[in-house]
Amino acid sequence: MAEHTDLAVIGSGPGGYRAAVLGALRGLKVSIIEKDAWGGCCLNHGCVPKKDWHHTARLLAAQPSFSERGIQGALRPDIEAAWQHQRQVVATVQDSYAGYLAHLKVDSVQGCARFLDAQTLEVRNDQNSSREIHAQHIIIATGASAHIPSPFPENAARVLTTDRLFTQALPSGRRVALIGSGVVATEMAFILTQLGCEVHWLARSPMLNRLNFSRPARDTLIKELTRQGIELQRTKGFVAVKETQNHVHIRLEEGRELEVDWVCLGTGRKPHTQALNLTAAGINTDTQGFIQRDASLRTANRNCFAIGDVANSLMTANHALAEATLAVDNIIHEADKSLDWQQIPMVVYSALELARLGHDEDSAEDAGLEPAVGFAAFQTSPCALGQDDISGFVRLLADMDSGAMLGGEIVGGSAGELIHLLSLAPDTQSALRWLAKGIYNHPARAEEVLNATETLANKWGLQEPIFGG
Ligand SMILES: Cc1cc2nc3c(=O)[nH]c(=O)nc-3n(C[C@H](O)[C@H](O)[C@H](O)COP(=O)(O)OP(=O)(O)OC[C@H]3O[C@@H](n4cnc5c(N)ncnc54)[C@H](O)[C@@H]3O)c2cc1C
Ligand SMILES: NC(=O)c1ccc[n+]([C@@H]2O[C@H](COP(=O)([O-])OP(=O)(O)OC[C@H]3O[C@@H](n4cnc5c(N)ncnc54)[C@H](O)[C@@H]3O)[C@@H](O)[C@H]2O)c1
Repeated sequence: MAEHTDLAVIGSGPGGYRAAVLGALRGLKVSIIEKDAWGGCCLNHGCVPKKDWHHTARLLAAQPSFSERGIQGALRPDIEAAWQHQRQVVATVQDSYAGYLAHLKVDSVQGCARFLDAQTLEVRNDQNSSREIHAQHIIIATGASAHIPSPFPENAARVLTTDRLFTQALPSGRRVALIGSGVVATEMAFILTQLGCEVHWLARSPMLNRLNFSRPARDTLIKELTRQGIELQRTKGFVAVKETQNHVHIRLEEGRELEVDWVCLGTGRKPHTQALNLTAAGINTDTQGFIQRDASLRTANRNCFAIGDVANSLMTANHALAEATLAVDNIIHEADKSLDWQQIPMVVYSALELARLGHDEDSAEDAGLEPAVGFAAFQTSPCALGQDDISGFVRLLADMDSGAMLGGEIVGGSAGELIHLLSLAPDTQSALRWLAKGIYNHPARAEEVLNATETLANKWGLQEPIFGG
C-alpha cells in the first residue's frame, strides 16, 4: 500500500536538501529519500570538506609573510590531522541538516528510489525491505559520481577520485599524480601541495578551459600557482597505469614513465540515473546521460522535475541550489518560471579564488551587446595590503547604453564572498546603481567593488544611470 505525500525528493545533496526544506517551509508534506550518506556529494566529498582543506591550505600558504609580520617559527602540514578535521566538520553539518529536516517534519527515508510509474516510487533499503511512496510532485536530485577513465583502474586502493579521497583513509606516501585540468584538479593542486604532498599535476588540456574565466583571471591564478611551485604539465595522454602494493606506475603517451605513491583523479563526473527506472515515469536522458527537462525544470513527465548535477552539465552546488528554489516555486504556484542562468555565480577555490557571473566580453559581444568595463585591483587596497594578499582584481561589465550590469569577475582573497555583491543585486538594470549607493565598511576588500563601479561610470560616461540624479 503506497503512502501519499505532496512532494517526494530523490537525493539529499544541496539540490534535494534545499528542495525538501523549501517545500516544507511552504506548507507541503515532504518525503526525502537518500540511498547513501545524507548531504550528497557536496557535504560528504565535495564543497564542504574541500572548503575546509582550502582554508588550511590558505593558512599554510600565508607563511612566507609571517616573519615580516613579526610571527616567528615554521608551520608544518599534517595531512592526517587535516583529514580528521574535515570529517568532523562534515559530521557536524550532517547532524544539523538531519535536525532541521526533523524539525520541519520532513519524512527522511533511507534507501534507493526507483519509479514504479509516473507518480509512484519504490524505496528499498540495505536490509531489502521496501516502501512505496505516491507523490503529487517528484523532484529528482540524484547528482553525479566521479568518472574513472581508462587506463586508470577502478576500485584500486591507490587510485582515488575525490569521492574516496575525503571519505576513506589516505594511502601511505606523499608523491601524488593529480590528473585533469578542470575545477577539481585546479583546486586540489593547490590544496594537496600545501598539505605537504609532492604533486605531479598532469593533464591533456589547459587549466579551466571549459569555464569562461577571462585571460587575466587565469593568468593571475597561474602566476600565483607558479610562485608556489605548482605547475600543470601537459601530456598527450595516459597509456598504462599499474598499481603495485605501495606505488602506482604511469606511462604517458610521449614515452615518459612516472612512479607515485597514489593518484588523485579530477577527470569529470557522470549523472546518476542508473537505479531510477526512468522509463516507467516517461522521463528521458540525453546522449551524455543527463535528464532532459524544459526551462521550468520539468521533465517529459510534468509532475516530475530534475535539478542539479543529474540534469545540469555545469555541476555546481550553486546551480543545484538555485534550481531547487525554482522547482519548488513552480510547484507551489503551478507556474512555468525559468532561471536567469547568467546570475548564478561560479567560484574556483585554488591558490586564489576566482569568482564570476554573467557575461564576459566575448559572450556579451556575441549577444549583440556593447560591454563597458570597470576595473579595480587589490594591489592598492588598504585591506589587501594589510593582509599581504594583493593579487587579483574586480572587473565589472555594463551595457554601454543603459548601464545595466552584464557580468562581473572577482579574483583574489574572499572572491567567493565578494561575488554575492553582484549575485544578490536586485536586478541587472539597477545592480550598478545599487553598488554605487551602498554604504561600505572601511577598510574592506569589498570597497574594490565600489571602486570598479565608479571607474566604470566615469570612464564610459555612465554617471547618470549609475550615480543617479
Ligand atoms: C571535490 C569537489 C568539490 C566541489 N566543490 C564545490 C564548490 O566549492 N562549490 C560548488 O558550487 N560546487 C562544488 N562541487 C560540486 C557540487 O558538489 C555538486 O554540484 C553538488 O553536490 C550537486 O548537488 P546535487 O544535489 O545535484 O547532487 P549530489 O550532491 O550529488 O547529491 C545526490 C544524492 O542523491 C543520492 N541518490 C542518487 N541516486 C539515488 C536514488 N536512486 N535513490 C536515493 N538517493 C539517490 C546520492 O547518494 C547523493 O547523496 C564540488 C564537487 C566536488 C567533487
Ligand atoms: N568550485 C566548484 O564549483 C566545483 C569544484 C569542484 C568540482 N565542481 C564540478 O564538478 C564537476 C567535475 O569536476 P572535474 O574537474 O572532475 O571535471 P571537468 O569536467 O571540469 O574536468 C575534467 C578533466 O578531466 C580530463 N579528462 C577527461 N577524460 C579524460 C581521460 N580519459 N584522460 C585524461 N584526462 C581526462 C579533462 O581533460 C579535464 O581536464 C565539474 O562540472 C565542476 O564544475 C565544481
